Amino acid sequence: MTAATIFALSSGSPPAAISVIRISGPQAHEAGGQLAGSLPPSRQAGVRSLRDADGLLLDEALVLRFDGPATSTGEDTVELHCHGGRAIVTAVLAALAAQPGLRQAEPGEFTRRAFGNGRIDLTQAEGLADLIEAETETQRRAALAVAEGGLSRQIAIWQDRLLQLSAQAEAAIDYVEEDSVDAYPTLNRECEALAIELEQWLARPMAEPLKDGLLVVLAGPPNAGKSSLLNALVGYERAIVADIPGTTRDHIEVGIALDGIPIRLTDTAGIRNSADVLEIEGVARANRLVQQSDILVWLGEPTEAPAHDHLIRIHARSDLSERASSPVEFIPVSVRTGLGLGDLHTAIVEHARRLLPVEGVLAVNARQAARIRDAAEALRRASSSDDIVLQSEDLRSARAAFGRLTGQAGVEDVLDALFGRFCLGK
Ligand SMILES: Nc1nc2c(ncn2[C@@H]2O[C@H](COP(=O)(O)OP(=O)(O)OP(=O)(O)O)[C@@H](O)[C@H]2O)c(=O)[nH]1
Ligand SMILES: [K+]
Ligand SMILES: [Mg+2]
Repeated sequence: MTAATIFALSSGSPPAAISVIRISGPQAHEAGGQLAGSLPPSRQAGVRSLRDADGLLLDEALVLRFDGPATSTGEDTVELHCHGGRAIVTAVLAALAAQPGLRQAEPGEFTRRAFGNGRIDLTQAEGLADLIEAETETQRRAALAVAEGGLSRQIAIWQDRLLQLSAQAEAAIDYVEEDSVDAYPTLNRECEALAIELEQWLARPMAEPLKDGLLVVLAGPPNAGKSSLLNALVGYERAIVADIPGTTRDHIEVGIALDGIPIRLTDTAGIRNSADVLEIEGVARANRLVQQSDILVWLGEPTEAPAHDHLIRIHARSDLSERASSPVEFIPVSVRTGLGLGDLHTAIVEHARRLLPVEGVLAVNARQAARIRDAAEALRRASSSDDIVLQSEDLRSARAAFGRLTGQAGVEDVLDALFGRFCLGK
């Protein structure tokens, strides 16, 4: 494969203090040299005047050269750290485009080359995509752990164990005779042990709720103070508040971070029987959101709260009325006095922590989980079989599942979807 040499603005859109333009591919050094006159030694920076083909000065830039294959893409690369003006960036990109054999990179193409050249595996590429999209501190830490190869290393350990089991099975086939079925009595047990370990990983909270945010729904009867509470939690007047029951019709979702945890905080229509068509639809939506919610904050009668695994009952507008003691626990809250807002915050965070991956523990995403499940199922079959030929076939399937997990095999379909998530220049 002779790849085209690609280039793109890899930093944010100008104007900015500095703009970084990357060039990667077989002609990267030649192209960078044409622009800069000469390139500094590998992995060193040098100040150069960038000129177009007519010798016109474009910018004074800091130029870095990297020699493949030990680069981020696995190819020769050059980085141009220019002044971040719009016209400068446009002119430098145009001068690169004018060079034969060079073209603008597609979104994610640098990372795709890193994957194609074996610099990173598929899980690391997924981690990178998550890292770039990360908006909260917990998202950043979780994505970084995967991007820097945390999951890859764990998979390598599993692959190694699997390979040994496969080798045992293959060896047993060579010696198999009618009466020596139990030649490798430990094989079944070891297959089961690995299956159990994979199943334990699958039982842990997944990566998605951390990426997408937990759905926290405020629900209860009309005028309970749901919209006021949403506004208090997000810190501005997002929802309309009025002393008229039935004010909120459609639901309102606001993305916030509580202690670094991404939350989709959602206000809903007050739940009651109504003859109004619009209100009926609003209440139906509210009921659906109650069902879908990861955490339900209930503002109605504590004893009348819908059944929910992660339920927080509050007595809103607590400055107006005392609630008689209740057989179930609730938090008195008033947006007027601020009472209980801190306790509510704490309660939401406590529930969220139970729903999210444990800090510092690697979490797998749905795609990765599906492949790990394939491997675990194949290992389960192998563990309960006494036919060494079938066992070795199952172990081969498990290995294939791991191959798809890391992107070593059979993943063309997921590549386009994944690399399409990257921005231009990554
Ligand atoms: N005193 C006091 N009044 C509050 C408090 N919270 C809300 N209110 C008032 O209660 C009324 C209803 O508040 P909303 O936030 O609109 O209630 P809601 O549950 O969203 O109402 P619907 O959308 O109609 O279901 C408004 O007049 C608010 O100003 C509070 O903590 N203390
Ligand atoms: K209201
Ligand atoms: Mg409302």
